[in-house]
Amino acid sequence: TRSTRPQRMLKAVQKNATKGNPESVISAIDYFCKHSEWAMNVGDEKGSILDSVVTEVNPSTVLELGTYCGYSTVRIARLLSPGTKFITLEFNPANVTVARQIIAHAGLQDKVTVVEGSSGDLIPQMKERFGITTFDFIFLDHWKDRYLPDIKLFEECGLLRKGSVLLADNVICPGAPEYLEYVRNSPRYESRYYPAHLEYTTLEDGMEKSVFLG
Ligand SMILES: O=C(NCCCOCn1ccc2cnccc21)c1cc(-c2ccc(F)cc2)cc(O)c1O
Ligand SMILES: [Mg+2]
Repeated sequence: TRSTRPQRMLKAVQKNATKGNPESVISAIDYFCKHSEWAMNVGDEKGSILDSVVTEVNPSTVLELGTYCGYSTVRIARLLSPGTKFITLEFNPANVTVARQIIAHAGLQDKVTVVEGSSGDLIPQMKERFGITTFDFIFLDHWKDRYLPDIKLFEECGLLRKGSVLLADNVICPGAPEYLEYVRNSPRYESRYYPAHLEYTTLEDGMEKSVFLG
């Protein structure tokens, strides 16, 4: 039967990227998406914004919602200090399989735990299952209509501390209007918008960085 796009992306990484070299994995995926098939990785332009925020925060605990094929997972993991706890959630088991292989090709498999499941189920389990008290950095890149309920879940579960940073992808395209309205109007967050473009296109998109004020 016909292969899937994530499987074809994995093949491109295995063919064109050097094992143990995260930069070459990132480049191979971006090349595949620009010249072969578009895919919903955060991409190089928004990826640079992600890099700069991760570097600035230098987090000890990280959560990514939306692994997909592991592109942003590799971008984040390559910047983390040794001993950082990094968890990434993916809903689609086929994507989990591909992502684990792409992360392994980059040599970053010991830096991150890929967990299959939905945010609504797994966020309340973070403390007991993964020994997390609070997250220093959270990257939201999953179902756009889950951004708002999940940030409220983080608050309810006591998973944010003064200074926790949330970075949300796609706040323009596909869009997360209710989430934007919440973080921009809540006195409990300091929010900033980073304009960019939808990965591998000229369409408008952007990322929202929100700092929890406690
Ligand atoms: O839809 C997108 N991402 C989400 C995937 C499913 O995520 C499901 N999922 C992953 C963990 C997880 C945990 N809990 C629940 C659901 C959970 C997404 C979509 C586009 C896009 C933009 C324009 C288009 F014309 C078409 C698509 C771009 C992006 O950058 C995206 O990130
Ligand atoms: Mg995205």
